[in-house]
Amino acid sequence: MTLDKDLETRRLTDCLARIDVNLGQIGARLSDYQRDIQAAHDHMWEARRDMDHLDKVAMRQSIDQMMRSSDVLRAQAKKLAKLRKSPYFGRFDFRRQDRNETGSYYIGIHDFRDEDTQEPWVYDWRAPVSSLFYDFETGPARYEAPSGTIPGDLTLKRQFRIRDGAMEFMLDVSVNIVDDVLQEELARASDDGMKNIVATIQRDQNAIIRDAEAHTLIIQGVAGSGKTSIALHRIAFLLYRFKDTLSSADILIISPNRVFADYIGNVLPELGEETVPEIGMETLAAQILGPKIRFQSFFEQTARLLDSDDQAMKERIRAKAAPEFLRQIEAYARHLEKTSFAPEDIVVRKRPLPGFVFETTWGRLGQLDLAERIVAMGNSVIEQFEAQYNVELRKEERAVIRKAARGMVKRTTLRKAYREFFDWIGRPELFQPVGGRLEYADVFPLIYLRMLTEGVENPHAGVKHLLVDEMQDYTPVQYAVLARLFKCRKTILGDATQSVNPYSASTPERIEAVLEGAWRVTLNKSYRSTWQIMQFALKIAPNPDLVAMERHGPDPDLAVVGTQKDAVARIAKAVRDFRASDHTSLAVLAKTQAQATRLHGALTDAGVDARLLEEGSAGFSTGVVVCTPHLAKGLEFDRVIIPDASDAVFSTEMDRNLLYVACTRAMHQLSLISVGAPSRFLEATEGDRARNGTRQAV
Ligand SMILES: Nc1ncnc2c1ncn2[C@@H]1O[C@H](COP(=O)(O)OP(=O)(O)OP(=O)(O)O)[C@@H](O)[C@H]1O
Repeated sequence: MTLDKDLETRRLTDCLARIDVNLGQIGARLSDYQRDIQAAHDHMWEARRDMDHLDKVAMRQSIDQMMRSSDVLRAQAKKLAKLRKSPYFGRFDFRRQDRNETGSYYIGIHDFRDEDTQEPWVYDWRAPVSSLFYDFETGPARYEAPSGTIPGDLTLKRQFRIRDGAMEFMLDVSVNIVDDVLQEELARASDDGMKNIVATIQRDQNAIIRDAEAHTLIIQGVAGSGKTSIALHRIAFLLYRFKDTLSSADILIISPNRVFADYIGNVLPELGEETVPEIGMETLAAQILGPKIRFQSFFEQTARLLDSDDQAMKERIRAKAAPEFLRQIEAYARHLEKTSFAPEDIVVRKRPLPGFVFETTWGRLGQLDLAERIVAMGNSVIEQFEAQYNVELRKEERAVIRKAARGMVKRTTLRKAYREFFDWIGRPELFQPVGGRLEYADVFPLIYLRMLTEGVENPHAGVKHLLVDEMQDYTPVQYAVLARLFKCRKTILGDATQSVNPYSASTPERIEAVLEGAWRVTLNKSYRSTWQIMQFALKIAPNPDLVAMERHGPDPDLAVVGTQKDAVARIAKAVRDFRASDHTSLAVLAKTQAQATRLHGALTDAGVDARLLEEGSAGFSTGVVVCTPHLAKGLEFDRVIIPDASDAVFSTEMDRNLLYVACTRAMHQLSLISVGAPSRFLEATEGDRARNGTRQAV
């Protein structure tokens, strides 16, 4: 091993030297370009009077070309500079069956091929051959190359950590990706955003990342199983694999809020790709409906559910999230289609024009938007009339037909049609706008009805891959809308047990029923939290399929206190402990936004510096934050404190979900405070704590 270490250290030094040489060459070429561009500008300026138009155009084109080439070089230099810090993280030796030689492959975030010798020093982790590193232990192995399957033998697998050009460790691994490295990665304190996992991608995760076959992939994964990480690595993989036809701008992420979007925003740049456009469901709805239709947000809907025990509202939400509701809208659209058209016989130039001509033409044009359809029907009937009677109609006669065509279509406003839909299904009580604003649960049904009856302008027609995170929070109607708007490939991910609104939650099966032909995969291994935190969370929401990572840490602790003031004092102390630790993020997760805001005020009064995250917050940050499980969903923190886990706060099934989401945000440490008797969902955890002595009454 010492010999190997010397060899590897030497190779690293050589690799860095080659990178430096290449960087130097790029620098020199860039200076040449700069000089030439400057010279061309000077020439244009000095000789402008002697140059004709064509000379000037040619000169401009040559300058533009040089500028484009400089940009490419600058991007290359940026990649190399990054690679210089950590050129690779793994190596494997592979002997192809069809060749009698063993090749050593080093893999890193990017390819690095020496400009002069064309020697491949580093292979991109997304290259076909690199999948050997993730998929096989030493022994027989194979990978899929563009030319077909390449079988052979993997004779060595090695893991490195190189930081700032220095090798921190190297480790030979015979079993999959070494557990020690993964353990160490997971034990690290959180970063100021989501991190890339290229060095430790697991085999089942790799299969999802590299899948290029599925048109629509639904990933159901338990809390902390790496769904979001995998989805982003999958995007990076697809951008590499289809680099000639797919660019970052062709991808769209539907994300739950800005904080989450900001949190995941640095993964793709870290992987050397541009960030991908992102949008929330509400923005998408507003783009389609326009400014005149105002509506409540999903966040407001959830807040109302938590603040009041309005059974009628729950029923309205539940009914609109049922798969039958989707069918009912479709049936209603068909009904409108049938009843909204009343054909009539008319006479033009003393000749009969029967209603059935309008009717059959109308039926044939069903794929057009309403307005286009009426115009197209008029035009088509005119053509048919002229052909039938072999005449050419005058302008006024054509106008008569067009007017008649318009009159046959019974128009109604979308809003009125939507309201009448509830009468039609015999449930008028389900439509309850508040103060001129639609309830959130009505927004996508309304859009869907519009799509079916009038058609909508697609604001994202160019998207080639759609990524939907937190899939459980969207209803079948929302998926039906997405399916019509985005005919492109899709990656859809989430966890049915992490819904923040169980009345409108969707299971993967329900989603699959709407997105026909989708492939479904399941991830059951959870990586984020320590074994102790995961076991604790599982007692709140049992899941026999979940496999927790064997990474150990302190038991979660529950302190029962008498008053809110005691709770604030405990949090203040926990914040002090946190600040003295190596950890970088702590979240205090109150159940509702109102509670979070109050608590934030109380903490500020107690001299605790914390940031309050709200619906409109723009970004993620480390340090101490106060927010709700709803906003924290998808995020993670070194430490989590639940400021009031009493039964007075967490008692319904919806609360159970929120408590589970809150606990599973913690990577290393979880503390709960209960003002009064603890939540019924913590009863199952009581026995353990009594045994370990971690429950404290204060
Ligand atoms: N193969 C891996 N190597 C290293 N870290 C990993 C791996 N897989 C997952 N993780 C880590 O596990 C944590 C959870 O990942 P991620 O947030 O992607 O999971 P998730 O399934 O989207 O979680 P949730 O649904 O609970 O929000 C992250 O810190 C991520 O870096």
